[in-house]
Amino acid sequence: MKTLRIATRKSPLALWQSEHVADRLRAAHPGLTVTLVPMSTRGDEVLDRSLAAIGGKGLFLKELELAMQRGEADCAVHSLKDVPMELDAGFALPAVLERADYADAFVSNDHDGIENLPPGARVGTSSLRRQAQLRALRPDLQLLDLRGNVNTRLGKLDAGEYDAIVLACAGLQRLGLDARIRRRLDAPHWLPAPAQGAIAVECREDDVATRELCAALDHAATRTCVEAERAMNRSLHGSCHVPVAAYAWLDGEHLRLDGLVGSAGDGRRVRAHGEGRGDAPQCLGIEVAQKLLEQGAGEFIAASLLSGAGEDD
Ligand SMILES: NCc1[nH]cc(CCC(=O)O)c1CC(=O)O
Repeated sequence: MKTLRIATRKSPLALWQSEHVADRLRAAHPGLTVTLVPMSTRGDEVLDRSLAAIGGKGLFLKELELAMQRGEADCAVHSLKDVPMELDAGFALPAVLERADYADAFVSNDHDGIENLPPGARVGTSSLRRQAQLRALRPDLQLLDLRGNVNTRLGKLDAGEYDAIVLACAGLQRLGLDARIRRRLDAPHWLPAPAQGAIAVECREDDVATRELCAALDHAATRTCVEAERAMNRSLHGSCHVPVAAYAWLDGEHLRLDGLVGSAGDGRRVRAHGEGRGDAPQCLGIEVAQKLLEQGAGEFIAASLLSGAGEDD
């Protein structure tokens, strides 16, 4: 193969991530031509309704997958945290790139941390996971929906619609907006979405040539960690519509995983931790999920699925 075509969404973050993968592929395979195929997805176009109402986050992937099936693109680049726990049949993730900053960011023009917000302050985030953790720390806050791409969200903050918002550090850093990070919300006190900060490449399962080219970008330690986080989320029936957080890290061969399930409504939450060998990340994920369920996580998951709220993690 002489040319590899990457299907990509058109948001600035998606384009940055696709350009980054393209550069890495060119470096790994001298002589390979890599091009981008920018596409609109229904998830990007429908901004006025909740994602859950129109079919969930999978919508961002669907159009890119159809392009691969039609032979218009060879692979697609995603933020792994936006990729459904069960990949669509016939597709594979041949590369998970080395994780960037996994943490969430507290962003505000007037305040430098959650604890310093005035009583009843307005905080924007549509993520149930972020809402649940905010509620737990500050039951008095007014939590308001906030959708759109990173620049749109910052624009609404700057326009005064919120006193603060929460975004992923990785997205801000990729767009050169590091200066907007007032505080990193760090583990173990605040947990990110499963696989936050990791970029994945998707292609057709039967496209061996593309799989081999992309595999050069795979980062084994990151894959181990995100497999534990995603296995935990999967066995909790997690999607982006439930308030589930997870962070795994490797210490040599030793894998550790922190998990959290919360209630966006009242800030109740359960936490669990597990440790195991790095060669069995999925077992560790399932074990931590089990511990969370034993502490009553099922109630929070059922409640959030019934409410149909939440999105955008
Ligand atoms: N939900 C949108 C999304 N998907 C991935 C990122 C950030 C980049 C990453 O986590 O790799 C973001 C923005 C955000 O949550 O602030």
